[in-house]
Amino acid sequence: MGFHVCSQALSSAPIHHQFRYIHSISRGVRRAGVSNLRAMQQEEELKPPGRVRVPHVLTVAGSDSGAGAGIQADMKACAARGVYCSTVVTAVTAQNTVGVQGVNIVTEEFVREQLKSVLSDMRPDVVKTGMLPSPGIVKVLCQSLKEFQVGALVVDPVMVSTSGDVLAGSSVLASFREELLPLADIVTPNLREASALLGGAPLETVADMHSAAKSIHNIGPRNVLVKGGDLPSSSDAVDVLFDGKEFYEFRSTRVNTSNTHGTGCTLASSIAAELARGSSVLSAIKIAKHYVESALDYSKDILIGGGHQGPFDHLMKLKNSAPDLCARRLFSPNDLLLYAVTDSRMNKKWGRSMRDAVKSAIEGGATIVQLREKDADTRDFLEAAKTCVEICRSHGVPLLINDRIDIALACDADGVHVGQSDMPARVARTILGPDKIIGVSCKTPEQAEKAWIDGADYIGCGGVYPTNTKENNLTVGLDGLKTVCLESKLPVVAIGGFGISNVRPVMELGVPNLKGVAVVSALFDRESVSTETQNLLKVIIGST
Ligand SMILES: Nc1ncnc2c1ncn2[C@@H]1O[C@H](COP(=O)(O)OP(=O)(O)O)[C@@H](O)[C@H]1O
Ligand SMILES: Cc1ncc(COP(=O)(O)O)c(N)n1
Ligand SMILES: [Mg+2]
Repeated sequence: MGFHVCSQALSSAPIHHQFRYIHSISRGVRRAGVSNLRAMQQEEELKPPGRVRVPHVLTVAGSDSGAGAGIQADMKACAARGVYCSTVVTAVTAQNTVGVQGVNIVTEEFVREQLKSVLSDMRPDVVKTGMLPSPGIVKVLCQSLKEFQVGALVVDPVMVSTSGDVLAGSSVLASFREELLPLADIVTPNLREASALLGGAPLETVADMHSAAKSIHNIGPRNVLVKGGDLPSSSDAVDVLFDGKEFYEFRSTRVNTSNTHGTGCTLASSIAAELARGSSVLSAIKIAKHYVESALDYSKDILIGGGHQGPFDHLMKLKNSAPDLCARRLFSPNDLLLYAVTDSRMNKKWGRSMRDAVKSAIEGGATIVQLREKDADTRDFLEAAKTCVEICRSHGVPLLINDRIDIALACDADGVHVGQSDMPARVARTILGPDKIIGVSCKTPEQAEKAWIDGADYIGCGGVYPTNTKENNLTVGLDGLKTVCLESKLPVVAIGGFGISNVRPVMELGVPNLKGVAVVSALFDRESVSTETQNLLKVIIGST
């Protein structure tokens, strides 16, 4: 995103200004700023030891049943930015991707009650406003803001939805101009709202946005950001800020998508969230705009609803679980049946790449693959792992990475396998989230119990037979394997020294938890990986 300052270079804000923005913008709502500061200091002193205060935005806005805009967008935007968001609902709308089908305005008395509940107890750092459907509600809000001082006020003067439906009629215009805007630290009108605030002249160019920002500034807000998402002639998405002295243009690439429902609400809440975290106004806008651009870009091809204006994904996660986009499926213990573990030294010995090794194992029928690379450079490993993920995914075979959580995340592997001295499974689970597969090497029932408690999906038990792929590795034997399997709450894959000649007794142990065997040398220290895999699979299936 380009961020350029029109007239003069930005001098960096003083440290105290950046540190706690809300203490230094004492105007409007915070006219009585000194007592506000004292109250905050007192509050800080009263804070119980060991507890931390978290940044907090209160949004005063309307509910959107489609959850793309309004209160729902505000909460998601704040959550995505790591800021707590409380809510005062001013109206409930029946709304979807086609338009607004109905509006039910909350009574002034009940808006007042909600404001009192939140402001008197929870002390938000910043208040952000969205849909304020009646002059009476604007009045109640302004009274509450004067009664309970807050650090900053962000006003998104919502009037018309992107679909063209009226959310606040012209009757609120006078209240905006006379009561609310003079209290605002920043107001964020879109083109139509800027035009309405100024009596109706259309805005068609960036130059028009500059003069509109200046005129709206005369109404009283400290900063005016005129948003150009709907500027017809512009290939960039340009927003213009006027702070009373300078103009600033914030530009980002215009994302080619119809999923733009709620961009305005999201931008304003993200600005509020950054202010609550202590940013200056300029940094807050820059971060918020970059965030909106990223979320739009991530969501450009998602499909929710049949109308013209779809919502976007504030948390940038929805595609993880979209079956159309990835062939990844939930882990099943049956995946462990023939578990191929690659070995860099063997690949080198036989002159094959990791990719070719994995491809052949899958062709031979391997049901899950683990990349175990102890020597490769991180960069080479990552590149090879990405290719292997593609191959595995196209065959519906899960791919795990041994030990390297960073590589697993970077190549979007299906999970990791960790040993007893690697990253603890509990930490791996926190880092990787609930959807990735985690396996843990265990030799004892105690270790198996710990793996279960830590949130692993399966355990690998071994070495069952002696092997030359691991030095000084204690073998547990068939008895040790059986003991662990009987105690384990997780499915078990046996590992260590398996080949065609000795796999049958393992499969015939007859313990339900034992779901398969993991093999290294018997597949990869051979001339033809696919043939060996095929032959081994026949024996395994024959004995189950
Ligand atoms: N297609 C797009 N690509 C990138 N940014 C966009 C796009 N549409 C809107 N924006 C940005 O989203 C924010 C909200 O702008 P806008 O859509 O004009 O407001 P509103 O939703 O209130 O009508 C602005 O920062 C704008 O530049
Ligand atoms: C309840 C509510 N509040 C605000 C908007 C503005 O949405 P947009 O950002 O798409 O203009 C909306 N459509 N609904
Ligand atoms: Mg919009």
